[in-house]
Amino acid sequence: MVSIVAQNVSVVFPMVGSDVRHGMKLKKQTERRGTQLGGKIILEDNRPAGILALDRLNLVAKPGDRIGLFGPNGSGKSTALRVLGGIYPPTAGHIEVNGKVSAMFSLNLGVNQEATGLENIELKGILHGLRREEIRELVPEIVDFSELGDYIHLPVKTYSSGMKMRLLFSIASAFRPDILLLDEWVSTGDKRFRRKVAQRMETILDQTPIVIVASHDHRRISSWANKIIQMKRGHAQMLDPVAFSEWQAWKEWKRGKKNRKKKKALQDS
Ligand SMILES: Nc1ncnc2c1ncn2[C@@H]1O[C@H](COP(=O)(O)OP(=O)(O)OP(=O)(O)O)[C@@H](O)[C@H]1O
Repeated sequence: MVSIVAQNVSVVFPMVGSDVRHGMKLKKQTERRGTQLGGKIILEDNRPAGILALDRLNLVAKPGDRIGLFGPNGSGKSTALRVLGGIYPPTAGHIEVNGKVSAMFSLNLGVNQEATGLENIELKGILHGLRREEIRELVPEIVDFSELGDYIHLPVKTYSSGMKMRLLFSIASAFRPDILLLDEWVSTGDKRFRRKVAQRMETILDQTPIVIVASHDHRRISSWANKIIQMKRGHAQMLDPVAFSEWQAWKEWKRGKKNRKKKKALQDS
């Protein structure tokens, strides 16, 4: 059965060389401002030695799970996705993955700028663990979806950034994974292409057994996810989706109330 199980998974980014010098300044600022952003800074002999980006993540994902990772900047969402996708090794803990994983972010990874669009399709396919015949079968669909026409035969370095994203999205979305990891909802290209992307993403989100999305968009997370993980300073907490929606609605109402009060005070003055 398709699944991901993470047990006490932590990720520490060590600070070395000049990082440590800059880290000293950062620590002083952090203390002064009392900010709660980012993973905990690990100190050794009062010197910053690393950042605890992910702190003992426990997760069990099964088919049908739609998991939303939510939290402020630096809370560990991207790190969690990258460690689950095998991009970062865990510093501690254990991850067991059953199924083909597609991390639909860092799409530039593994792209050869000198190679043509077609050659990059093959390169990416190999990186995804597909056989050459499987890749060849997907080529027409990828080329057609990208609408790159004759540019598919030119080196990728000649593409505009939008053209490159068209190619990379067309490739990434053609490989049908068992487990899909997304860092924010994908949207790329010009207006017409964005509509195509949205339609394709809807199908993929429907058909993929396990999907994990990190996002700041609490409304979308509320309406889509059946499991919600709130990240805070590297620490993950499972939230009840109904309680999450109510909490977000209350926060919005409070923000609205504050704004209305400000507006009234301005009108009265
Ligand atoms: N390559 C890196 N080297 C050192 N520290 C890193 C690195 N990547 C992330 N961090 C640190 O790890 C912590 C978690 O970062 P991460 O990118 O996972 O957060 P995030 O929740 O995805 O943030 P955002 O919403 O801003 O994208 C932060 O404190 C960040 O400073």
